[in-house]
Amino acid sequence: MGFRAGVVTFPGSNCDRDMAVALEKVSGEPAIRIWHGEASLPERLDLIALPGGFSYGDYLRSGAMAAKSPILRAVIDAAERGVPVLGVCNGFQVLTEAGLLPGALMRNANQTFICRTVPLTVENTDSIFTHGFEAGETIRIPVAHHDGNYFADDATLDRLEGEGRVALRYGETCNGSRRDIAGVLSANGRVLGMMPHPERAIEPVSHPSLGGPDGRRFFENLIGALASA
Ligand SMILES: NC(=O)CC[C@H](N)C(=O)O
Repeated sequence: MGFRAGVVTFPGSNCDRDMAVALEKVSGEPAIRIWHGEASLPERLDLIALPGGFSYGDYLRSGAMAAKSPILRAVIDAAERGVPVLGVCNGFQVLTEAGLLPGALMRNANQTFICRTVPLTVENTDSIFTHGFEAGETIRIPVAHHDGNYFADDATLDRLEGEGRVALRYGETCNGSRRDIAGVLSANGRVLGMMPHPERAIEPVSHPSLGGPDGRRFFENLIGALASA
């Protein structure tokens, strides 16, 4: 049985197709598209991806309404059973709003939309998402968001760092995130929320906010870990 990834689309998602293309190019298997109004997930998913975009127009708070959508109940149940979940950008916001990851993504400190490729330090190399990178390695992945300013209180941040759950950190000043956190893992390491967009860096095009090889490496690592599990 081939690799089965599901990509959820909410009204206002705009990176769902890119996510599906990235998963398809790297895995060689079709991604399964899932509409937000569905109450259940397709069977036997190896990965659930919550893509970037502006779900429900970012009304109320980015990700807040998507976190209450019918499909999220099923995503939360699946995550609690250990099904891997990747949330990118708006998907990260949905994961925090849904309580699958701690903290919140607030308005960028400089009050502007930031759209550029940033250096990231890989902090954790033990997870299914990060195992193929070197600890402390710098990779380059694009960001594109206005609400990427990660906040959690000191006790939560200390716990996340102590448990190795800070997966990625910005390597330069970006959006005001506490401790420069760009990606956070769940306690079981099978849910990752990250603001940078690996699906925008799967081809070696040269553009300030698009392209590069490191997103492809990210998906190769992830799919490799899941396919061999
Ligand atoms: N690219 C995205 O997913 C953007 C997420 C969200 N709408 C924001 O701007 O913060």
